[in-house]
Amino acid sequence: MEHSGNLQLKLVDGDAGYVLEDVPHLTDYIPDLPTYPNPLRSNPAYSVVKQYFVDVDHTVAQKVIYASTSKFFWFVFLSPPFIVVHKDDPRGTHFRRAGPRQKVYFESDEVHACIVTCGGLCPGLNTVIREIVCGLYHMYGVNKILGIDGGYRGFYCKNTIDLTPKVVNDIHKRGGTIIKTSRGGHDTSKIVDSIQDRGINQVYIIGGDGTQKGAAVIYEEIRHRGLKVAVAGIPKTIDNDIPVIDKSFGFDTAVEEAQRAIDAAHVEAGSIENGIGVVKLMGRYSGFIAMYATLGSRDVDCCLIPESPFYLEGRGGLYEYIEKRLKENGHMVIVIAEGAGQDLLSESLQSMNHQDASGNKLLQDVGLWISQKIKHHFASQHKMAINLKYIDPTYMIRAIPSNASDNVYCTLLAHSAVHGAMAGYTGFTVGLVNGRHAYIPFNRITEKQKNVVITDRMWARLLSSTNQPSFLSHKELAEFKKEKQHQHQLLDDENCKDNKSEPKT
Ligand SMILES: Nc1ncnc2c1ncn2[C@@H]1O[C@H](COP(=O)(O)OP(=O)(O)O)[C@@H](O)[C@H]1O
Ligand SMILES: O=P(O)(O)OC[C@H]1O[C@](O)(COP(=O)(O)O)[C@@H](O)[C@@H]1O
Ligand SMILES: [Mg+2]
Repeated sequence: MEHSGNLQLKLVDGDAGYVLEDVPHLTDYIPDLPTYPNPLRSNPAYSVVKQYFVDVDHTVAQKVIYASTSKFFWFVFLSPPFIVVHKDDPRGTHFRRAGPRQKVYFESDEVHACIVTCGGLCPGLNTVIREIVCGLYHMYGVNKILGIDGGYRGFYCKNTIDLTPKVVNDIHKRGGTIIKTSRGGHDTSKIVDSIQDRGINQVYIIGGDGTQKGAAVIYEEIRHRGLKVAVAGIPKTIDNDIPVIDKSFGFDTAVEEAQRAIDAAHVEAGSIENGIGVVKLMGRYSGFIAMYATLGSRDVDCCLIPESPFYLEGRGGLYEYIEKRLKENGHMVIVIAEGAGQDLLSESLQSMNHQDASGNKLLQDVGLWISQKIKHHFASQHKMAINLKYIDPTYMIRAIPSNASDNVYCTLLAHSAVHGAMAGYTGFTVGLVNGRHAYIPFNRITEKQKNVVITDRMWARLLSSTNQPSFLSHKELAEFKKEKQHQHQLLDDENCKDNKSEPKT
């Protein structure tokens, strides 16, 4: 086993291609820290669990290996624990397995934790907050937990909120975040000054790619100052565009809630002659919500996402398909992700290039734009009178509480973060990898973005369920596949592309 010298990347190489992309530990820069037995050892709820504590050498494989020999095939697919392997197993990239350790690096009454939420809303934020508080309190006896009010800037310009199990008791039933959120306002030194001045030694940071980039620089500054402070990230994105992890919390809830908008569009469209229902769903750069909501509904005739370019006019274009569908069926439903067709919009509208406080590009409203284009096309062509209704449920979807399965997922993420920080790990984010919870270095989840791959089976399923045109010629498809193969070789990552966004403050 060899450790890489790079501080950013803590790589451990094993035999035959095994690589552990490890996360930092407080002892990397503060040697000789005392350890304590994990209080869970004497917790009646957990003490009976066989193998409750995670072995220090357990890691989670990033990829399931597909093998062709039948013996190996059955071994892989019929024994799920295979995904959790020992460090001597020679199978590609691995992450440290999440969970409680026998030894912890904090005494219960020594811990002073804080929680912050940043970026846009997502169902499940309150559940994660609740479960960090309850996990710390009930599993580790911690009772000093602060909520940072209003995102990163709350560290240095707002009062804090005391969080106890009583305060957070029923917050999982509410949407939003009880400690509020914001965009922009990341000032690393002011944030770390505040952490130091308040005597905080565990920082739980819930947010998307921007937030996790912010968490990475906070960790670096804390390390630079030599502080015994664990920094743990919990990735949040309703768009499901964070790489490495199987799925982000709130995504299932969003897909489920999107059905209500699609149902309404279908009812409206189906109740009038040549009715068209257009629904805009979230997805700045990734069309996962639109794709899954379409597959879940079966009432959608066309799904447009950022990853799949489309065109309006001429043979094989959207207008032709709409006309065909209305003639066949009398009505239709179109789902469009907010980032779809932005190239067409900037061609026809003056490009605005505005940004939000975090530096994210503000997109123009593609739903409104496409609705107007369709209306105008059919009116000007005198082809047929259409009745189009446009629904934008974005904030209604984001603001709801998480559903039951997301609640369970949020709980496990929160508890993984708590176990990791108590065990002295820092500079990590938690996530489900191949169905197992793992600790992932920040850079792994911020450097790329997860996208729908339109040459994969899932998009093919969608095309076959809607029967919409692919909007691609055979030549373009072949080029897409070639490009995909090239990326695959370069990145060794199924459906990610480089995250080119610049640092934002
Ligand atoms: N590169 C970065 N470095 C430091 N902080 C960042 C960076 N990008 C974004 N942030 C901060 O993270 C927070 C949330 O970012 P934002 O992009 O709005 O949402 P999300 O985390 O959901 O992507 C903001 O306070 C923003 O200032
Ligand atoms: O109006 P707001 O609050 O800026 O949020 C809009 C954006 O938030 C999102 O829902 C999620 O964005 P983040 O993950 O960056 O917070 C996007 O899909 C959407 O474009
Ligand atoms: Mg973001």
